[in-house]
Amino acid sequence: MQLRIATRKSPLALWQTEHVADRLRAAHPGLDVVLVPMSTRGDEVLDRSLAAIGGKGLFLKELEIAMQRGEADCAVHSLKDVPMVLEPGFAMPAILVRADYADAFVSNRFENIEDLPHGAVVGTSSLRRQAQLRARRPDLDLRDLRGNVNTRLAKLDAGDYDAIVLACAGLARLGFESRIRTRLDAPEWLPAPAQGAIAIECRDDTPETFALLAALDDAATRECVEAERAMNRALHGSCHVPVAAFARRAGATLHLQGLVGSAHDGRVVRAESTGSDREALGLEVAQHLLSLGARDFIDAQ
Ligand SMILES: NCc1[nH]cc(CCC(=O)O)c1CC(=O)O
Repeated sequence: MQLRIATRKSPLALWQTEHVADRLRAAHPGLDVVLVPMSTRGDEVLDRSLAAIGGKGLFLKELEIAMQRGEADCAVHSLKDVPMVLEPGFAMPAILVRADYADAFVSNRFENIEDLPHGAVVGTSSLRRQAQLRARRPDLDLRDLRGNVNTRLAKLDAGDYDAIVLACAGLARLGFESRIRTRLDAPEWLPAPAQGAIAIECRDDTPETFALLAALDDAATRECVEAERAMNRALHGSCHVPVAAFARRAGATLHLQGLVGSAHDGRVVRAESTGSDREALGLEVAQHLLSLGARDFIDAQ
């Protein structure tokens, strides 16, 4: 059997898909795995923030069309870029073991956010990162930064920014771990829901493919990221709204931390709880955030 994996063409997407292909070949000796690279609208429109052009689904649409047309059997995504509800007709048979979930402070001149001079220029297009930066340092000059990881590092090195914020996992996977000056870690700083996790999507009418892919599923990762995604879904979060979440196992239960903020003025509300049911825990933390006024931020975006 041949398994065709649809993938975006960015260096990070190709790394992640080759990683999945290697894991599948190891799990199923003799399986012929090939990549089907393609471009997506999310990769092509770089002059505006994702929020301005319609959100996360822009990184999936073309890959899902290829699966619907029978041109690919599955697709590999960064789970943080996957909408909270999959399109009808699709399933997610595997979420791989999570890599580093944290964000990274990257700079050639400063060690961390606190070291930045007044009014320093910091690059990120993520409203979630902007909200947390503004909450800590309302004086900073926050500017959009689009493009793949390599492009963003090049813009920093060209002197366009004093610092940039991006995901540790993306940097580490591409061999740029040494560029990380400070890990921005929980609880002071929360990542995007499911940041650091790689997901595999396939059609929901291909049980043989589903079973092959499910061999790579990591239950512990799935439990945490599904709590984070359940919270975001309950908030009706989208890339228009700065929502951050992080769940970790605490003994027999899950501990979920959540945040909703405003990229405009840096106001943030936080909530956390523990529980054993990922969906109920996500809903509980979302409802607590809403009771603290998160709806104001969500409607204001
Ligand atoms: N669309 C950006 C994106 N999607 C996933 C990652 C990082 C890798 C991951 O979360 O698994 C990144 C780069 C970044 O946020 O710096």
